[in-house]
Amino acid sequence: MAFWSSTSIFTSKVPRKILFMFTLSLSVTYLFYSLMSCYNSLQFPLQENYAYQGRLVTDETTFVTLREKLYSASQGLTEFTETERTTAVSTVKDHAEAEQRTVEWIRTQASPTKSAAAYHNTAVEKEHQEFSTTDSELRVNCTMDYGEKKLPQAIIIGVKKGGTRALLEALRVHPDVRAVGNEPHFFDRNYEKGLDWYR
Ligand SMILES: Nc1ncnc2c1ncn2[C@@H]1O[C@H](COP(=O)(O)OS(=O)(=O)O)[C@@H](OP(=O)(O)O)[C@H]1O
Repeated sequence: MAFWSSTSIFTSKVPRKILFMFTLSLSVTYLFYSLMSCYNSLQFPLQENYAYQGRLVTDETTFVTLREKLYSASQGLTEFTETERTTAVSTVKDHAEAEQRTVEWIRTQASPTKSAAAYHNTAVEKEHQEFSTTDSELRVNCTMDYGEKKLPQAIIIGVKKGGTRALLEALRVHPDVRAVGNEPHFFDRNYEKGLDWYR
């Protein structure tokens, strides 16, 4: 009875040992998790930013980060070994060749005869000349702060809920693509505002 009394519980030898072991195991566990979190933050500093700095993770920032990552990955080819570089370069070449073959195949499917293809190309070129922005027009629309304001080189057209947003975001990932933040809805909602607004 006396063994479990409030005074003797801290003085008797057995509970003191148990208390010591308990405190020690708690300290060791705490130390272990502290070291683990330190290791993780060193290994994944980017995720750390998002998780702990309260940074607003919007679609925009996510895709911009992804794009930067992809871009730096392609820039970082120089840091690879010779074999890795050769493999990477040949993969890029393979992709380019496959893309070229696909484009040619689509062209031949779309215009089966050579004359039709030539006619198609001439028509496209003419259309391009008519609708593309000239250098003088561009100079008028240049500002020091925002760079050149150009008409788009590609437009995504789609019905509502047709997945246009997904396509836009997927294209935005490419380092050479500069896409608008939100869908501008020029042709269906803002047409009367004119091309100056659209640029
Ligand atoms: N690949 C693929 N497959 C199936 N569904 C897809 C795909 N990409 C986008 N989506 C769905 O398309 C919906 C958004 O389309 P939009 O971006 O055109 O929407 S909007 O009209 O511009 O608001 C949206 O559907 P809801 O979630 O029902 O709104 C997306 O989930």
